[in-house]
Amino acid sequence: MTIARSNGSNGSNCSQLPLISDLAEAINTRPDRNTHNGRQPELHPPTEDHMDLMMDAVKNILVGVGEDPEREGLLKTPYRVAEAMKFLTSGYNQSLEEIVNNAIFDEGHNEMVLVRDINFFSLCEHHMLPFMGRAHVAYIPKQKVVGLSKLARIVEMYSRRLQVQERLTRQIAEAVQMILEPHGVAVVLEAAHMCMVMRGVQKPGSWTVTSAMLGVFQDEQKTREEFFNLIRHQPAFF
Ligand SMILES: Nc1nc2c(ncn2[C@@H]2O[C@H](COP(=O)(O)OP(=O)(O)OP(=O)(O)O)[C@@H](O)[C@H]2O)c(=O)[nH]1
Ligand SMILES: [Zn+2]
Repeated sequence: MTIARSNGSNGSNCSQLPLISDLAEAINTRPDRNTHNGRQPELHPPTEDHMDLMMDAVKNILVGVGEDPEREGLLKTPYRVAEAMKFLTSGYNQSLEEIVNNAIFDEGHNEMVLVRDINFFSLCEHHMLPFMGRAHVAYIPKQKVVGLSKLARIVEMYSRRLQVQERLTRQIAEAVQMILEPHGVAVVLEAAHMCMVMRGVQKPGSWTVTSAMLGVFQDEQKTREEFFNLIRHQPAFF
């Protein structure tokens, strides 16, 4: 059993994983991805044209809320917001292959590996308002393990997109399944949605919990319970 808490450190780059590009391609082109007609969206950094479009949109919003986009305090706001949106959706410009970077090790380890309390920030696709919380990602290896930071990077890549929490949870689980082909994968996300807190139904303090269980975590209640026990309690040393 291995348990780690997220610290965002860099994983080293060791053994090669044959076919990882094929696997990444497969996950990136899954028909259930949030794409038009199941096709992969264009993955490229926003161009200057995109920046202009976003800045114009922000200016229009400022006018729409009754503000004067020409007043001094707001002059740079369209640029700042466009830059912020680029960052908050930067996961569209990453691929699984790039972030895993072949950091897959043949350790012969077959016990559960869990990285818990990976914080994440995402944007709900309905209101483009933040939802944030923490992710717990576990798998039971079939010999191969992945650099621990890569689990956090996978959470990061999929959360920096427009999302719904259920899809984000499933995409993380399927990515781990795809790169390692382990005995099973378990992912739990606990999040607060600003669209439910700051507006709409206005319920501060509400949390949404979603899970995705693959392989033995789905098939074996005992394995599932072990995972839930491990994420339930705060470790004594924190
Ligand atoms: N299932 C799911 N729903 C979400 C998520 N993020 C936001 N929503 C919901 O998306 C729904 C959109 O509902 P609509 O009735 O179309 O929009 P709305 O009038 O703004 O809804 P209210 O938020 O109830 O005011 C709301 O119920 C949100 O709570 C998510 O990650 N998963
Ligand atoms: Zn929302």
